[in-house]
Amino acid sequence: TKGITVTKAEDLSEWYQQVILKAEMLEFTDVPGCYIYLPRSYMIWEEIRDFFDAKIKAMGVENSYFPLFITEANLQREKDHVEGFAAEVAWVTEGGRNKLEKKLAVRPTSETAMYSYYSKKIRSHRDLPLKLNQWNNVVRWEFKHAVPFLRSREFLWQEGHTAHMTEAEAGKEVLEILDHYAAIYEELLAVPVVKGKKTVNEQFPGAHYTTTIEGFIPAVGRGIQAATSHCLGQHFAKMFDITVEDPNQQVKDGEKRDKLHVWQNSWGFTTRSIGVMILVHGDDKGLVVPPRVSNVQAVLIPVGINNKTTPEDKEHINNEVDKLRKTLKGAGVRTELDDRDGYSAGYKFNEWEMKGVPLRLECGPKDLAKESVLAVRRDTGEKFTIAIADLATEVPKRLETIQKEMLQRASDIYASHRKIVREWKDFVPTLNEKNVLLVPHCAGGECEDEIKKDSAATVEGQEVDARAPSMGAKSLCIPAEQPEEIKEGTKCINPKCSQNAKEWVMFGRSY
Ligand SMILES: O=C1CCCN[C@@H]1CCCn1cnc2cc(F)c(F)cc2c1=O
Ligand SMILES: [Mg+2]
Repeated sequence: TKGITVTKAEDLSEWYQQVILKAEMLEFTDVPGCYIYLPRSYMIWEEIRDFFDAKIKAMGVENSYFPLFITEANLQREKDHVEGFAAEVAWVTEGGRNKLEKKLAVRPTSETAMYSYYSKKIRSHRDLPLKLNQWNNVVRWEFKHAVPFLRSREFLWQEGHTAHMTEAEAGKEVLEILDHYAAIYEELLAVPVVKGKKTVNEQFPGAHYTTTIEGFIPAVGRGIQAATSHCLGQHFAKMFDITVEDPNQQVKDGEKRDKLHVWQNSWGFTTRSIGVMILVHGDDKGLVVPPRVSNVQAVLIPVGINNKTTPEDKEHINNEVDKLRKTLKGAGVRTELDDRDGYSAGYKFNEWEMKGVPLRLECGPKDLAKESVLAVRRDTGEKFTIAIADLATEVPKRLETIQKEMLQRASDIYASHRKIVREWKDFVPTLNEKNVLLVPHCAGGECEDEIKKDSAATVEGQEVDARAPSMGAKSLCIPAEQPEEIKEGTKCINPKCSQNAKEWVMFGRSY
């Protein structure tokens, strides 16, 4: 069958797999956890890349490329927490017919590939700030069930790695990057995100602190980490000996200056974002792509042509519709004309709806007679006519409206599923209603672990999607926007915890 055989609400993972295949976003391969990014999804990555690359270039970041392979010795230099990731590292052990003397890691991230160069390059404060980025692929041999775009063994990302003289300068950049990440989701993908900081439990162990943007998948009420921007502090500078001579130190001639460790950031954004967009906007007819990132923004479909239509009339319609296509292209609208023979209009409607094209423009003899086309919005199904004379101005306007309203709707849904919970008795029941929670928390790591354990239990009588084993809620972030002042003496939400609450923390089940 051409259509999707399950509804999004009844079986999200089956729905998701069918949508990405039938909308020609991605294809499976015989390499487990590795996929083909087809033009409809790869073009989204290109739009993201163009948008973000301009932003970081304006910040003085330069693109570079480091090797795909990392020696074991080099990877081990980050040993204090690489062992936590050891299970994810993919190794090359043979070259051609020869066993390698020393196996090589396929980069899972490039800190260790880059920072020995940083150590060599950075000598004086005049070498700072150093800001390099890579657009590349990385491999993480995750054992958890692979999910296309969301969790694959190889994925595309950008990884920015900067070195600064001071913590303040580094901290400023961390937040600037996070703002650009949020803008990618909100301005391009029409996906709302919550900005915040990871708790100590959830942050990258090699970081001084981790800032994050958190998405939300309404269909299952789960949070999803959307991108991260870390301040690494001086941890890596100490590991890799990245220092500058103290420019402010008063020294006598010939006296050695003290060495100061630099302050570093690293920030990454991945193709997981495409999966988030699919999950947030898709519906039971298939993909719904925001116009900003849709390879086809408007599809023109000739209608009213049947076996009674004379060849002249058919010719006339196709000529007229091709003129409309040219008009729209001239107006900068990415337009497709589907004048294929042998497919009914209805068949074509379903196909382009599956592919998520934001606007369908139907045009037949009656429309031409009225000098108008019938427009249909993919996101709402709303139908309206557009005068052919207004096409070049009206269609771009409508596409902007679609873009804005897709974000607004998704933002309203996310906001309505972010529930403030003040008492433990409400924690699991509210969680089980497909919400993420804002709770007063003590910020203690063990307390978080306890909450994760105690919230895995299902509450009697609350139907929880049997397929999704009711995993516990983990902390997603400490939202930058706190809902209200924590009143003096407010207790931590966890009844087993005797500490006072320090801040509002967003908890939820997550990907
Ligand atoms: O998350 C980012 C943004 C882009 C640059 N890297 C940082 C931290 C990455 C944290 N991380 C994440 N995953 C890893 C997986 C591994 F197999 C491994 F050896 C190391 C890591 C690892 O360091
Ligand atoms: Mg990981």
